[in-house]
Amino acid sequence: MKNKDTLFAAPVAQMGNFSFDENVAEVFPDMIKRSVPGYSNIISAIGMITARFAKENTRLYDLGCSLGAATLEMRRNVSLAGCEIIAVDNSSAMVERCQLHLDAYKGEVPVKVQCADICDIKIENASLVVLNFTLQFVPKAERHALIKKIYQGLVPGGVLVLSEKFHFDNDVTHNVLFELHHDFKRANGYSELEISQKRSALEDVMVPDTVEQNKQRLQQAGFEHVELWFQCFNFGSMVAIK
Ligand SMILES: C[S@@+](CC[C@H](N)C(=O)[O-])C[C@H]1O[C@@H](n2cnc3c(N)ncnc32)[C@H](O)[C@@H]1O
Ligand SMILES: O=C(O)C(=O)C[C@]1(C(=O)O)C=C[C@@H](O)C=C1
Repeated sequence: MKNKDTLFAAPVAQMGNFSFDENVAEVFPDMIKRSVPGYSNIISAIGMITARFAKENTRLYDLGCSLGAATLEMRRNVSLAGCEIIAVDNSSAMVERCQLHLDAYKGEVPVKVQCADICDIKIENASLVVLNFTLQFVPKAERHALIKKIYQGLVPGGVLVLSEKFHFDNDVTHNVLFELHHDFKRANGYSELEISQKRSALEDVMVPDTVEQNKQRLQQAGFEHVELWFQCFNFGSMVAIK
């Protein structure tokens, strides 16, 4: 198969931190599909949510866009006048390839791809903001300010889609759901070595919160209407409506 993820297949002598570099960008579509249960369902649903929530003369943001899977789905589902999609990622390897993917297909709505830290950008006049498995990589101390900025940048009735890996307070269910995720990876062809090496590479880089912590943060930022709309094992997606 073209661009199969084998990054952790051979023993790594000195495990560094996971980063979204050229090597990861090259295999990313295969990696995320085989690693995140429900990923394709969530991408399709982002299209449906876009069709329902996008408003004329507003912006739609995809924060931590990687190769633009969500961006493309958003663009396929909006043709309203005056809409603009802003796709942001701080990995230049991702942003360069995202631009190529977007150029390969035609769309009615313009897309601006930006290489920037999502904690530093302005969010304005947004009817939809997508954080699809991105917040978990933002330092914990910066998450509240980012969610607050998104809330303030949304128009009334605007929506944030927040997909994350979750941690659970109950040790028993936490362990079961984590093991089921590993079963999912095994079923998708990852070896024990690949699973354990990737887990240590991600340890200090990706720090999941519980569903409740995410809900509380959204509510503290001002969102009144917050719901988990999808969950598969320890991965899920929420909507927060202004
Ligand atoms: C798991 S991937 C997101 C997948 C993508 N949203 C999708 O649906 O295919 C996380 C992405 O977030 C980006 N990222 C992490 N922290 C970021 C930050 N502070 N600013 C911008 N991008 C960030 C990474 O470079 C990476 O491409
Ligand atoms: O938790 C894991 O084992 C993962 O591989 C998850 C995850 C993610 O949720 O973003 C981590 C890094 C890659 O971007 C793809 C998937």
